[in-house]
Amino acid sequence: MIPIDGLAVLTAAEMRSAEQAAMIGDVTEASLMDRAGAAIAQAVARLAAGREVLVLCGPGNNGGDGYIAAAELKRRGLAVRVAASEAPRSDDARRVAAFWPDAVESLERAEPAPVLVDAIFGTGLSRSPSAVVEHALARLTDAAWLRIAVDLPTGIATDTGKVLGKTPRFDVTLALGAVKPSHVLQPAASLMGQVRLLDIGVPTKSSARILARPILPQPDATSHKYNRGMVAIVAGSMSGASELAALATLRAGAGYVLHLASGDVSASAAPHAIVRRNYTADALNEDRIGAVVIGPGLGRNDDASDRLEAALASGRPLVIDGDALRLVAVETLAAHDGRKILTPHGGEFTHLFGEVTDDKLSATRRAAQQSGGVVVHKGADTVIAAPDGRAILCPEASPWLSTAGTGDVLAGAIGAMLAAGLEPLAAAEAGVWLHAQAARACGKAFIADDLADALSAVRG
Ligand SMILES: NC(=O)C1=CN([C@@H]2O[C@H](COP(=O)(O)OP(=O)(O)OC[C@H]3O[C@@H](n4cnc5c(N)ncnc54)[C@H](OP(=O)(O)O)[C@@H]3O)[C@@H](O)[C@H]2O)[C@H](O)CC1
Ligand SMILES: [K+]
Repeated sequence: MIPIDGLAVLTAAEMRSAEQAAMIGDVTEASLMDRAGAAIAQAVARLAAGREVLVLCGPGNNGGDGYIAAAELKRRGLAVRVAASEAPRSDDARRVAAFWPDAVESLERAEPAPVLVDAIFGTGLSRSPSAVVEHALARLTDAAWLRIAVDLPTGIATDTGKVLGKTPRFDVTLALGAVKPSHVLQPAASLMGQVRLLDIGVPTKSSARILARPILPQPDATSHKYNRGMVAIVAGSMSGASELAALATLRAGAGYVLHLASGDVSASAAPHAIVRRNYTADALNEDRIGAVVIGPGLGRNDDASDRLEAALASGRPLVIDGDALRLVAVETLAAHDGRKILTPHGGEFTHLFGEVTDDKLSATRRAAQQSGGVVVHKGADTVIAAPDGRAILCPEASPWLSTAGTGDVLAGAIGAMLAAGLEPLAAAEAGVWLHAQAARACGKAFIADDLADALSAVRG
């Protein structure tokens, strides 16, 4: 059972191609299923810790995995029963169903067991499961002490994060061969519990992967405040949001943060480490600025539009967030040839790029390609995509991030990484990773100020 950080993410079709490519020499579909079944049995045996196991098998190869695992668990001496929704239909499932030496119970009438293993449908699900299957699955998972899904819980579309029927909640999902988009995309991911990979020896390659611990820029003996990363935060009508972004930028490791606002630019405001100056378009032309963050608290008036225009014209690497995403047009972004990272939440994404009609991974990749920037499409399932198609899927860090100001903190953290010299995709990943770690460190009911402060401790 391998933690999924940094692993390749494959769609159902990509997984099928990877399986085909792996079938050379004595590796066949049947031997892959045998490996999958053995790996599942080993994982379930560890998790069940001697408790009785009920394996639910469907008609395809997901069910096939279930039959082999059940036979192996029985061979290991565990109390195991098998219930099926229907007879096996695929050749491989028929072959391995014969390994199960006992009677197969009917799914509708099966009695519950403390450990429930769902091998009804996996990546081959093409429509909602029948009401009979859904009802039995709900009844048996409700009564179980531990719920384990094989590859994917029954009822989940592999590539989109969509839940096609009424899928119950699982405690553990054992991804076979590779992580699939729905292991991270919502709402599916929220039903899976802990997701772990079972390696079945299929080499996987993909331009999409799971968020991983980044290599963060570190200061050394040659460092000074400017080469550590100088970040300009362009403020607007709500300076609380831009102040939060500025604080996060410093806490994420920037050497110098310039907060550019209008009106009362009080030098005595805390934290004193933020350098506060009056906004002028000229201030953005300072050569040492490594990144400009624009959007948190910017407002949407004429002043805000002028500042956005100046930021785009400055030639500095940009983090474009919040209100700036409401003011800018995709065509303007496409015509701008500098480095840029856009950080829309769902509403801002729809405003800029239109409704997501297929899935978040595909839509974010398209948005990155259209805008020419790295897009950080935020949410419980943040997806980061680069114009060249590389993508990073981020499992939910903490539901407590759903509070005002956390987006400003993220924009600041990403700005710090960009100014430190990371390329935009790496800067976005590092910022999202730091933000997630800080959220975990903060526990529950934290506020965005706590989150910004926590960045220092998790910076590593
Ligand atoms: N990752 C790997 O390398 C390996 C994965 N394995 C396992 O194989 C499954 C995928 O197997 P597959 O047979 O393609 O798919 P499923 O078992 O999920 O189900 C397909 C069958 O179910 C039918 N179907 C689909 N949706 C429904 C529905 N709503 N109701 C009833 N029946 C449905 C489908 O037939 P249709 O033509 O009617 O669509 C199929 O008969 C993967 O998840 C892994 O568990 C292998 O072990 C090898 C290695
Ligand atoms: K399943």
